[in-house]
Amino acid sequence: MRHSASAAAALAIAAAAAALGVATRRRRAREAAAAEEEVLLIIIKGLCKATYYAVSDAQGLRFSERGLASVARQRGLVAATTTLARAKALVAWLESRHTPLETCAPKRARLRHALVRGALDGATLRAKFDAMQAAYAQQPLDYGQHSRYGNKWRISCYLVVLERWKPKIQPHRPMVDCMDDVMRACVALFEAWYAAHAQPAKASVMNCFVTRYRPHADEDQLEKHVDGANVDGSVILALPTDDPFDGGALKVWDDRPKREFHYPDMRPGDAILLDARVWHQALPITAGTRYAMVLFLKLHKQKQHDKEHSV
Ligand SMILES: O=C(O)CCC(=O)C(=O)O
Ligand SMILES: [Fe+2]
Repeated sequence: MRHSASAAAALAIAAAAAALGVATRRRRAREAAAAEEEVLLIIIKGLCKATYYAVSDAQGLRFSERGLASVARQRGLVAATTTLARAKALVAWLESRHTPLETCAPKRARLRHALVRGALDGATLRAKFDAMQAAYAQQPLDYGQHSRYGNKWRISCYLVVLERWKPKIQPHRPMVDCMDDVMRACVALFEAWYAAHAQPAKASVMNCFVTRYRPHADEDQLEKHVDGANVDGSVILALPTDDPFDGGALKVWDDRPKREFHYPDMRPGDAILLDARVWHQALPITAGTRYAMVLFLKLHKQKQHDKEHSV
């Protein structure tokens, strides 16, 4: 009797634990979906203001489910039935049509880059600025004279280094401590964009660094380049400065036929997302100091990633 009572109690505990496990998994899935929706809304805001107003709630911070459902219906995106699925379908639809003038005019080719305004909170980045500046150390690197950076690159400070550069660079611990959360937010942003723009994939960081441009020879710009044959995607995040700069626009070559896109007015928290091998350039600054965080990403397509991580 005592035995079966304790067995029943054990079963009840196991059932409660399992229910708790299911509840925790559900809560995590809901939180992950909410975080992804938040990023998708920011991307929609960058792609088309009119659509953003139609699909966001009164505060402009979340989707209005009714607004989103109605816009999705108008656009013929009827296969998607959840907020997240509708949001992804809408980003893909807008990307297939958007022009840099935000006119939402029909477009044939899908762009392979995106500017996401306010991707990260500018005020949070500004609050980190002093710590980031104190953490910054020049880590000179010889990439070889034929590389995009040449053999005189000495204006970056590294958070992640996978490539076997010589001399070997180690991540600079103070910069990692200060900016790791910003780097992770950039990864999440890229994954959300890529899922909407191409396919779901997990991204891992191959290299990540903060670059400080100053108006001197070899420190003021980065010439036209692609980020490397094995880089699947990149993020360039505009950071604050205490020394406002002139110049430093980002130029991207994209579309078919090729067009030049000019981004002269990036504010802290704005990000450019690049698909693999999209040509781009950081134009020279002529005064002040410009900081940017750059990530080179490896993508693990969802199926492959699930396989790798299943036990
Ligand atoms: O700093 C920038 O704006 C661009 C940087 C970049 O493209 C790179 O470091 O590969
Ligand atoms: Fe680059």
